[in-house]
Amino acid sequence: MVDANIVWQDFKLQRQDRAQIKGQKPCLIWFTGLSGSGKSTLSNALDIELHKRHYHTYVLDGDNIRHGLNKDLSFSDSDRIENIRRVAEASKLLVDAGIIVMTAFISPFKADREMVKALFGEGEFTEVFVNTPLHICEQRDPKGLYQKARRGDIKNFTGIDSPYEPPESPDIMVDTSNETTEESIAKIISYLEERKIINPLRNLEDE
Ligand SMILES: Nc1ncnc2c1ncn2[C@@H]1O[C@H](COP(=O)(O)OS(=O)(=O)O)[C@@H](OP(=O)(O)O)[C@H]1O
Ligand SMILES: Nc1ncnc2c1ncn2[C@@H]1O[C@H](COP(=O)(O)OP(=O)(O)O)[C@@H](O)[C@H]1O
Repeated sequence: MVDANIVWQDFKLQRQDRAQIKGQKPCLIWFTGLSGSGKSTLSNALDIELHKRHYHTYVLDGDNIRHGLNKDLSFSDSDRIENIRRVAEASKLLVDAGIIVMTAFISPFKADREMVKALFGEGEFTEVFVNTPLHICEQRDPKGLYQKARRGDIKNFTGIDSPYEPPESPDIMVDTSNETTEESIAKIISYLEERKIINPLRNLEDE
């Protein structure tokens, strides 16, 4: 609850002014999925693809944000909720600054993802469900965390002893167990182009 004595301060320059100077539609592309599903790999690849097209982008990644802004948070349900709330607010600031933002958080709870979406306007929020099955994520186990969770060395591990609520109607669904990174990125790029979030001619215009 915001204190009644705190009054919102309006600034003359608006989001549209900043977006116009960059020639882009600022927005948030939200990746959600299990640990090891491919969120970081895909957000990194999409970041590079958009950068090549001269878009100003930024990625917020779960592991990295938990080293700084959210280093006080654990993996209890209530701390995960607070994690996503802060990331949503940080994303909103970056989108307001004119940037195309990508986020890579497990974000296991449907209600939190809906809360994030509600902070953004039409066409400003795209949910990408990285729907790689648990057994594949566990097989990959890039950081050895599933093994630790199975041994009981890590508690509340998503997919093992902490829930993941899959999105019911994500804007885009990818499964990195049966498509390449390039195929997943092509799917996301086509979606963004079809909805005119990015301009298909932009990279050509600059050549
Ligand atoms: N208990 C537990 N459960 C899940 N994940 C764990 C846990 N402990 C550490 N890690 C590592 O933290 C990364 C997930 O952080 P997130 O901020 O994305 O999680 S959440 O959205 O708050 O659920 C996650 O990174 P990714 O593998 O990139 O998803 C893990 O490397
Ligand atoms: N098609 C693919 N797309 C993305 N990642 C893949 C793919 N195939 C295999 N991988 C591997 O799966 C792992 C995904 O890890 P990561 O991107 O860190 O996932 P997350 O951020 O969801 O934890 C990486 O080791 C990556 O190399």
